Amino acid sequence: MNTIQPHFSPGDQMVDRDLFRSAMASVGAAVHIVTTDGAAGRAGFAATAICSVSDTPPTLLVCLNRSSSVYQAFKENGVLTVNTLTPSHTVLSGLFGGKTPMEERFAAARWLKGETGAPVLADAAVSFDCIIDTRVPSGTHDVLFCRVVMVREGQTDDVLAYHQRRYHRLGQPSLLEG
Ligand SMILES: NC(=O)c1ccc[n+]([C@@H]2O[C@H](COP(=O)([O-])OP(=O)(O)OC[C@H]3O[C@@H](n4cnc5c(N)ncnc54)[C@H](O)[C@@H]3O)[C@@H](O)[C@H]2O)c1
Ligand SMILES: Cc1cc2c(cc1C)N(C[C@H](O)[C@H](O)[C@H](O)COP(=O)(O)O)c1[nH]c(=O)[nH]c(=O)c1N2
Repeated sequence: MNTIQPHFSPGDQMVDRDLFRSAMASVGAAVHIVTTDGAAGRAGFAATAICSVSDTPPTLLVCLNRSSSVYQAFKENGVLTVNTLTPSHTVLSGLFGGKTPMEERFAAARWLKGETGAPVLADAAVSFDCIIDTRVPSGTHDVLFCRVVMVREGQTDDVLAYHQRRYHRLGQPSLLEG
C-alpha cells in the first residue's frame, strides 16, 4: 500500500488568514442560497463554497461556518436545498449574506416546497433538493456531503457569480465561440 507523506507538518508556518482570503477572492464562484426547513425551523444563507462531488449517486457538498446563526437549523433538520441564483438576485444574496432577520430574508422572494420540505426559490437558475448524508468538520466549517433527491431547472442560463468581492453575470457569450 502506498503511503503518501504529507508535504506539511502541523508545525509548519500556516498561510496568513487575510492572505488566504485575498487569494480566494480571485477564485470566483457561482452564488447560491442554501435553505432548510423542518423541526428546527426555516433558515437560509448565501453560499459560494459549494461543488459537485459525484454523479453516482448524485452528491454535492456545502461548506457551512459553525458560527453562523443558521448552523443549528441545518444540523437538526438534516435536509437542504441549494438554490443557484441568477443575476437578478444580487439584493437577495445580500439579505441572505448575514445579519438580516430570517423572516426578512424569506419575505423578499417566492418559495416552493421541495421533496425534503426545504424552500425552493421559484425563480432560481437551478435548485438541488438534498438529504445531508455526511458532515465532516474542517477548521471553522462543517463540510456537508448531500445526496441530491430532486433537481428543478429554471428558465434562464445566466447565473450570478462572485469574484473579487463583486457580483458578475456568468453566462453568454462563451469564450470558445467564434
Ligand atoms: N466559505 C465561506 O464561509 C465564505 C465564502 C465566501 C464569503 N464568505 C463571507 O462573506 C463575506 C463577504 O466575503 P468577500 O468575498 O466579500 O470578502 P472576504 O475578503 O471576506 O472573503 C474573500 C474570500 O475568502 C474566502 N473566505 C472568506 N471568509 C471565509 C471563511 N470564513 N471561511 C472560508 N473561506 C472564506 C471566500 O472564498 C471569499 O470569497 C465575508 O464575511 C466572508 O467571510 C464566507
Ligand atoms: C457572496 C457570499 C458567499 C458566502 C457567504 C456570504 C456571501 C455574501 N457566506 C456567509 C453567510 O452567508 C453568512 O455568514 C450567513 O448568512 C450567516 O449569517 P448570520 O450568522 O445568519 O448573520 C458563506 N457562509 C458559509 O458558511 N459558507 C459559504 O460558502 C458562504 N459563502
